[in-house]
Amino acid sequence: MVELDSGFIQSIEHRPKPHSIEAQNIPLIDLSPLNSAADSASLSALAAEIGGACRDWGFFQVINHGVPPECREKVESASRKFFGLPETEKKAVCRDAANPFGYYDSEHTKNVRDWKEVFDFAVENPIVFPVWNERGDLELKELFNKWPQSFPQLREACEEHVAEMEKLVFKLLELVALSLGLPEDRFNTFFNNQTTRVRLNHYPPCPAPHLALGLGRHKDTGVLTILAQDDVPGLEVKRKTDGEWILVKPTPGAYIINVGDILQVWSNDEYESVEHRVVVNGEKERFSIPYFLYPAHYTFVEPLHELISEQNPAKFKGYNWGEFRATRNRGNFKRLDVENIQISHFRISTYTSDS
Ligand SMILES: O=C(O)CCC(=O)C(=O)O
Ligand SMILES: [Fe+2]
Repeated sequence: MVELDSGFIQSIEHRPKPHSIEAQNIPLIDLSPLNSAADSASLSALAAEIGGACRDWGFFQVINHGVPPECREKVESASRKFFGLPETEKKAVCRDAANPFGYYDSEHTKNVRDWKEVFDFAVENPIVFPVWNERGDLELKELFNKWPQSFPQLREACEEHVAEMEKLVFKLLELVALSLGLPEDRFNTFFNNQTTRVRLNHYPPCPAPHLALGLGRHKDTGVLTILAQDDVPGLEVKRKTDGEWILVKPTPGAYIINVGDILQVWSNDEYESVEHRVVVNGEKERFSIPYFLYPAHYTFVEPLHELISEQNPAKFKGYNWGEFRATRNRGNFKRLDVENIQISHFRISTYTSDS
């Protein structure tokens, strides 16, 4: 990535604004009640706070989350070292059409190339997942992670990171379940044979930050995402109230949590998966590490039956998670002439009296 070729250039309406608006009010939630023997009143209050953040923003940050700072430093430093390796060593673990895991530097979001390089791995190894074969059909395959031989510390740091993220994400999921009036373990069975994935992102300094994006506008496809961003601002969230792009200012030690498409469908639109993107800058590189909580490939994603009624009918038809994600991967991998698959394609259209 030495010069800005035309594949990176965003159409005018999607280019970053010269001055980003900083969010003053993305909720910052203190999870310390989870680390002590909390009474049920403080857990309910915490669940209500998380529910409010999911409803109003689809995004929030957590502090006092119980993840040891050394663990975060270790994975962040391993990620920096990995992206600093010679091109040939990174390319040796390159992603390809048959396996979406490993290193990749030409991802497209909404058919425009992102100014970034990434390394992806799954938390279970191998995972079973559908992949497009040469005949154009989906075929179930075992997919293995690709770790760089020359840098074994990357795998070690990533595995320790995953163990911590897993503890945090299931605590959050219990609170989300409570906030929707469901039993705290309501979601647990979806994660036998989970296909959860972690990504290391590196956004190098960009020669034309006003024309390109580190990551184009998108919604996360999974259940919840936990993001570790470094101290260089870049993440922007589309504010629900007015559609403005708001910069999420880094809070030292915090993790950013966001609602994914699956949680939007499960909650029947109670919580919404919100668009976000990453702006780049001319001087500083930026690193981030999202953990995407995904269920088993065979999960049929549909509104939870407890949350639908005659007054509140299902707003989505169900879809198969593995097929949905495999279809999205195909669009990320190369430039296509069609729009990427979205949950809106599964929305049940309703007719109002004046339509
Ligand atoms: O780098 C970031 O801050 C956000 C990354 C992100 O949204 C993603 O990888 O889906
Ligand atoms: Fe994202």
